[in-house]
Amino acid sequence: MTSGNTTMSNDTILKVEHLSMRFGGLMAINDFSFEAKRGEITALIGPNGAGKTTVFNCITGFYRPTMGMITLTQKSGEQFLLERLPDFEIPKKAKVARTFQNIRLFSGLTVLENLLVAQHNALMKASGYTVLGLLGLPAYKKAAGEAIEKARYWLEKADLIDRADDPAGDLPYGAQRRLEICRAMCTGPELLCLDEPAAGLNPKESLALNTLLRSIRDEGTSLLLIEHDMSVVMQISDHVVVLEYGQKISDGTPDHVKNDPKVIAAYLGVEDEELDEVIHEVEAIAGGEA
Ligand SMILES: Nc1ncnc2c1ncn2[C@@H]1O[C@H](COP(=O)(O)OP(=O)(O)OP(=O)(O)O)[C@@H](O)[C@H]1O
Repeated sequence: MTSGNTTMSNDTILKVEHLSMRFGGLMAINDFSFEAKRGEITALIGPNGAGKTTVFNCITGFYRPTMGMITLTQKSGEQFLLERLPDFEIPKKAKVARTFQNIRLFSGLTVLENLLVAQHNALMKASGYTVLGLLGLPAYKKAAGEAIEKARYWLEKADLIDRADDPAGDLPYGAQRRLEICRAMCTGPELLCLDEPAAGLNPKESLALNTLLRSIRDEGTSLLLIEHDMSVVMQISDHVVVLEYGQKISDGTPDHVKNDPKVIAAYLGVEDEELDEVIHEVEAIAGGEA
């Protein structure tokens, strides 16, 4: 299989096999494998320094893995080996979009302009890459109309439509996070990778984020997220994969993972003899949220 091959479609959108990443003497990721299913929210969790961001950076082309294979299968069945694609082709060809831990909006541009900039490539293609095309081609006018429609659609979904003409930098923090997600959605991804989307959000903003992420999933885009906020992970994920010291220690439903003693020990950093007590606490919290 090579990048761009067409094969039968299946329900696995992302398959990571035997991924390893070495930084000098440090093996940050060591023989890590997992799958993300199409139409699901998959969360990658683990203690600080476990290797989550490194895995994300390998998937999204920021790092070239030391070893391993990362296969993205689109709805059409077309497959891409992400570790072989140049980073700029991962969003364009493989249709994998991402957001970062720190917000990267154009704060001086309006909310709407941020979403139009995200669609710049499609607009330039429609212009035929000429000034005349920009000024007069019907294809460009049509594409420009569609870009505005797409932006409006995602602003409605994210409850940001009333702020469309305000500078992005004026939005509250939680709204900026949702705008970043809208911007990624405007590129038409099949897989959306989110790096700690709930970091720094208050409970109300967290709820709005959950609603947006669920609606993205329900419309057919698969999500992969790194998240430290366990209430977000447990409420919205269909599937959770847990890393510790660059290796997978658990993989399953949120219920399976939250009751897995290895996860509790690793994630909360408790000693073996304290495990029973912690399991009861976790169950009590989960019961309270239900
Ligand atoms: N570019 C790099 N060069 C050297 N070491 C790195 C680099 N990137 C990550 N590491 C190391 O790899 C390990 C995994 O880091 P990574 O950032 O992937 O963990 P993480 O699970 O995302 O952590 P956190 O939850 O704190 O963001 C850490 O020991 C980190 O110091």
